[in-house]
Amino acid sequence: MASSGFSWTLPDHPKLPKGKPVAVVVLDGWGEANADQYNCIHVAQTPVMDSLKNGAPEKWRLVKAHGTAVGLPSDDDMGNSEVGHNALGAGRIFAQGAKLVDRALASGKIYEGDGFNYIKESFENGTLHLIGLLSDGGVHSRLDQLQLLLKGASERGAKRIRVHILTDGRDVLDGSSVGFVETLESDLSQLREKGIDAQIASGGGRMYVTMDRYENDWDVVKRGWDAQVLGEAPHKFKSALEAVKTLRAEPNANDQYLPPFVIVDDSGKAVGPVLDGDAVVTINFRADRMVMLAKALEYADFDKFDRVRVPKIRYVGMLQYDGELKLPSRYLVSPPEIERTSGEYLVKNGIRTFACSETVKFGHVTFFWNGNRSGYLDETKEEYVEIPSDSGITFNVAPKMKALEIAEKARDALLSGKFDQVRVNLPNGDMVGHTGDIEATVVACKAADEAVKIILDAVEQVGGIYLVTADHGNAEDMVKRNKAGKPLLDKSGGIQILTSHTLLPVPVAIGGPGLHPGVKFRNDIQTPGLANVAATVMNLHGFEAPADYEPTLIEVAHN
Ligand SMILES: O=C(O)[C@@H](CO)OP(=O)(O)O
Ligand SMILES: [Mn+2]
Ligand SMILES: [Mn+2]
Repeated sequence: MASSGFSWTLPDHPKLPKGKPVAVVVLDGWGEANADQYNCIHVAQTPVMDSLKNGAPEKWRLVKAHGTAVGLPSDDDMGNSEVGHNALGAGRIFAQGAKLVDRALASGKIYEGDGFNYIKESFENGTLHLIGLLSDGGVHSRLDQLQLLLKGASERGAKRIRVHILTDGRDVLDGSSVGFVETLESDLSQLREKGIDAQIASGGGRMYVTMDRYENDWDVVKRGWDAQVLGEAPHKFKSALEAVKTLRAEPNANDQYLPPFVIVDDSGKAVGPVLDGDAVVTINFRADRMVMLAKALEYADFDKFDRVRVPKIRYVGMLQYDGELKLPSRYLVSPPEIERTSGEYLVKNGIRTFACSETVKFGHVTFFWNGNRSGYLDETKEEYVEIPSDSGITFNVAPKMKALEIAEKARDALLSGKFDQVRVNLPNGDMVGHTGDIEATVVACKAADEAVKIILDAVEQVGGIYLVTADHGNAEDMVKRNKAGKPLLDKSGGIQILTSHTLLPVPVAIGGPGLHPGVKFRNDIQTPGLANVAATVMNLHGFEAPADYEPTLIEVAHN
């Protein structure tokens, strides 16, 4: 890039000063919806967020957080943390994993790359294992991509295929696992008619089996390893359909938390453990909840749990999940190249940065923020603090989570005078929203609002600036609706609880004593999205954003 005159130096903003501490607060899963009883943010006491909205209309606005505005394939795609924080941090819209996989499948390029050629070497004598989330949620994976990959691999020589499913109920309705398993079973039976030995081999609910993140609870990954690789699980069934139906009949059963199971043959033997010479594909395109399994599958040195048996396999990820660790080393589709993030520019321009969340969201304000890159950008200028999350519980049991602790860390970081940017993620609206527990989600939203207050009070004390936003919606709408917006009922007449994210916009609010009095939101940007926030934050630090960043949301009136 040197030859094109590239420079990391950001130009000074013509009007905005440097040296004001900036607090960047991301409320996870906090969208804007009409006020009704299923809008937990509306039901909850949220005086601080209310005052930002009602107190200064020229400093509060909505931005898009879903669909093409964050690099997803279509505007029917709900937002999510990965694409949301990528956009917030990178300031540009990158075609994201879901879209890149769609393209590679549609063009057939996925079958021409090094990754596919590598696993193909196992097709003659080994089994092809596909492990991942089974739903059409489009947040971590998509059923149609799995279907295309099954078809494509079998047409290209895979003779024996085993699918290890993780049931969802988080990005899709609880109970929908049964239908997804039926669809997959029917696809696999069609492959069997063509002479391919294809079966579901194991399964479990995504939050209890395999899909932990940021090393919150390695037991989750171990449960998956035992079922998928070793072929061992407490529950054994003859078919996956029987498995999900039986396990769902247990009291309080829930797709997200189904226990691990393996499918066995007539003699009681697991039909699909992973053996030497096999190929394994983790089919999720999203990184955070696949990194831990990728480590277990790829690393020779590994001490997080006893793997018991480590088969010699050819392993590829749907994507490479961690650009810094180069993990996994082989993959089917190249990930988006999210470079020159705002974090990198700002540290290179002297901005000392503090980032904090609790474990379940820690990587959101570090790893995702920095373009799916783990570790520090510049250790001398940054401090990242992770507050341990509760593990082994569903967050409706403790809906306040660690919001207070996160806010206190942010407050202390601001008051210390050691940082120019203090960035946090407050997880409550999202993590509790995903449980589908409306009452608990109301408590969660109140707790997040109280945390915002602590941070804004500290901003006030140090004469700083705040920017409060969210990565996508969740807690603002907890019911599945028809096209006209009316709540849908289930067979027994109850409402259908929406555990997923939404397609709704999210707020951006700015303020604080350090904010130049002439600053207000522009109204010449028609449909801004999360990617417009990075340039805005750079301005608040007194810099102009790079020319290829999405435009800033603010302007400075003459006065
Ligand atoms: O929990 C997760 O993995 C997703 C939902 O699938 O939520 P978020 O994008 O907010 O992390
Ligand atoms: Mn999120
Ligand atoms: Mn979420």
